[in-house]
Amino acid sequence: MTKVALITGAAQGIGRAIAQRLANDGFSVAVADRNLEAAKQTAFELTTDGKHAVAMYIDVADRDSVYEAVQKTYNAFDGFDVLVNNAGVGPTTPIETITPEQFDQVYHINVAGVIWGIQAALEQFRKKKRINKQIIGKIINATSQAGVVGNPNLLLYSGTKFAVRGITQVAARDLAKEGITVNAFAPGIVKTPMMYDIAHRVGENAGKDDEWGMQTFAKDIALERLSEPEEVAAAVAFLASKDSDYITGQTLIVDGGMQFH
Ligand SMILES: NC(=O)C1=CN([C@@H]2O[C@H](COP(=O)(O)OP(=O)(O)OC[C@H]3O[C@@H](n4cnc5c(N)ncnc54)[C@H](O)[C@@H]3O)[C@@H](O)[C@H]2O)C=CC1
Ligand SMILES: CC(=O)C(C)=O
Repeated sequence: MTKVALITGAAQGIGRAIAQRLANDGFSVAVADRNLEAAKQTAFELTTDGKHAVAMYIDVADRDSVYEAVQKTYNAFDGFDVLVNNAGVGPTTPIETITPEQFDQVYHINVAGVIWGIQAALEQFRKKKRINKQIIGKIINATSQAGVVGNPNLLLYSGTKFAVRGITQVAARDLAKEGITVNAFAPGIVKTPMMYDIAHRVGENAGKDDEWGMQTFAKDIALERLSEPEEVAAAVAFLASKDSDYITGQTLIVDGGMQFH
């Protein structure tokens, strides 16, 4: 039977590449984003290409919205197998500038959004019949190389991405006995709107241009180049596939050799 995956933050960047890759691998995909118009465009391109895709609104910071999107995905494709908790925000936050409002916003999206996703997916997975020790569901969370080693200027963001790795390990331990794997992927410096935005802000503070900002982040990459979103999507496709059935609680670092753990 065709497998079903929901990808959050799939209107652009890494999420969009994941939706495209999983659709190419034969999944029916729900392209979920708070930017519904852009999500519709991604889904439209996939369906025009003969793939199974639907677009839907989601705000991952809102628990009800996450449950609704997961249920909608099940209703659309009559199944639910993989959740990719990809949506995230990445503000630069010099320590003295952080406000309670900004803390709430970033933690609600990057951390609470992952927890609501795990809860909502679990509700669907538990409806499935499990034979022997078969894997019946997979949850894949977006962390970052900045969630492996603290990055300058990214106090709030790095903190949330460390939290995602912790949540991934705990959920993996708690849910293994039910046949659910929970893993994370940790991209490096990927050419997406988020990364260009961060590079712009870093460059601006230093009186330099966006390209200088990107290269500043890129200088510690062993493979000496920035990442394409498709390279991250390839790792997520592995974590979503049967080939990774015996892997849980892990963070797959896809950063061209920035952090070695
Ligand atoms: N671009 C990079 O270099 C890296 C990105 N990452 C992580 O990968 C994930 C994807 O990042 P990018 O594609 O670069 O970001 P992006 O900013 O280009 O795209 C993020 C998408 O998430 C959506 N989104 C944001 N908040 C949302 C919410 N509350 N509910 C639903 N959708 C929401 C946005 O509308 C957007 O479509 C993020 O979790 C990010 O932290 C991790 C390491 C590096
Ligand atoms: C945005 C991000 O995750 C970085 C710089 O690693």
